[in-house]
Amino acid sequence: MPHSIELPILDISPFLGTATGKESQALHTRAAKQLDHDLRSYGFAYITGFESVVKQEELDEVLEAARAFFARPEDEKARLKIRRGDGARGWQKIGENVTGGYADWHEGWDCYKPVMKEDPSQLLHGPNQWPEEPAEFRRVLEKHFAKMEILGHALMDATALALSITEGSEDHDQLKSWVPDPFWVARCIGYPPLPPDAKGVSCGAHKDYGNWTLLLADPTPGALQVFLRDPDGTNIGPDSQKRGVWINADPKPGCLVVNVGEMVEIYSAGLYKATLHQVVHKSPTYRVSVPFFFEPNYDAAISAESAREGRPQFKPVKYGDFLTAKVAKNFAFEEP
Ligand SMILES: O=C(O)CCC(=O)C(=O)O
Ligand SMILES: [Fe+2]
Repeated sequence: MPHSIELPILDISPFLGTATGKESQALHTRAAKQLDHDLRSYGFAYITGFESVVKQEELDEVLEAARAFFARPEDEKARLKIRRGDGARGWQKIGENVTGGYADWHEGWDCYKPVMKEDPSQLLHGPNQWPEEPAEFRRVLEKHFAKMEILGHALMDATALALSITEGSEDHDQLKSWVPDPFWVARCIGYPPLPPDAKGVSCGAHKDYGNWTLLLADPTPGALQVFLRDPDGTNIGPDSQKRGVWINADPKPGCLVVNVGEMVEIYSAGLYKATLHQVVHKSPTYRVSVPFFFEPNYDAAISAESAREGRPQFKPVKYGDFLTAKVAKNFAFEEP
């Protein structure tokens, strides 16, 4: 039974350049302090204050487009099936996505930042597979991804400030050098109700891979759950799943749910956790969500900021290699 603790709400408008001068400075500092606290305690938050970038009507339009796509006939969606080779872009029917060895009870359409030189024989380097129907799908989703990229950059600025990394320092340059050309990922996910006899859940417990995830979900409550290792935010041990509680991260009007991924966890050497989360959608509606994963450049070298270097469990990684290894494990391909 999920616990009644709620995720904190963070106003990100100070990082979107809408305030000026001293007022902006003070707001930045306040928001950064709050973020520092929230990321140490939860690794998750709601964000609000992004209307200058994206409006509620636009978010609603994205969810409608995703829902309309999933309502298309199965054989039409199957033409967009993720292909061997690229192994990542396109549609997966229910059960093809695997988390922790169990099939997830959802269907999904996955899209990645387009690459300059497409090579469908190489993992993650094929073309995105856009549906022809619904007709507005591509326009609505591409506009959304561009807006989420803006919010992703703002969250990176907020991360630097939360860690007290000053602009112009080597650490700041390092963090910024990860994201001039972020290899973002986006998914549209459709969740039918979880059958009572399912072995897995709607989306099994996992951590996200990259920098920041920005989650847009329809208003269905009681589906997304976040694992809080210690309800009062203290004494959080690395990867202890034994202590802690699952809390609901239900959608809130005017907010997006955001969380840090493993790259920010490495950068902060574990100060900010990539937190386990899962989806258990049992209510009778068809739930739709559209997470946008704001990731580093494909070839970014990720390591801990200088003050935290050398903690053994946070070894440097090449983001592309890290992602490739993760993606290769995700899919249960049918033999042709
Ligand atoms: O659908 C959701 O609410 C979350 C999905 C998720 O965690 C993911 O795709 O990584
Ligand atoms: Fe996730």
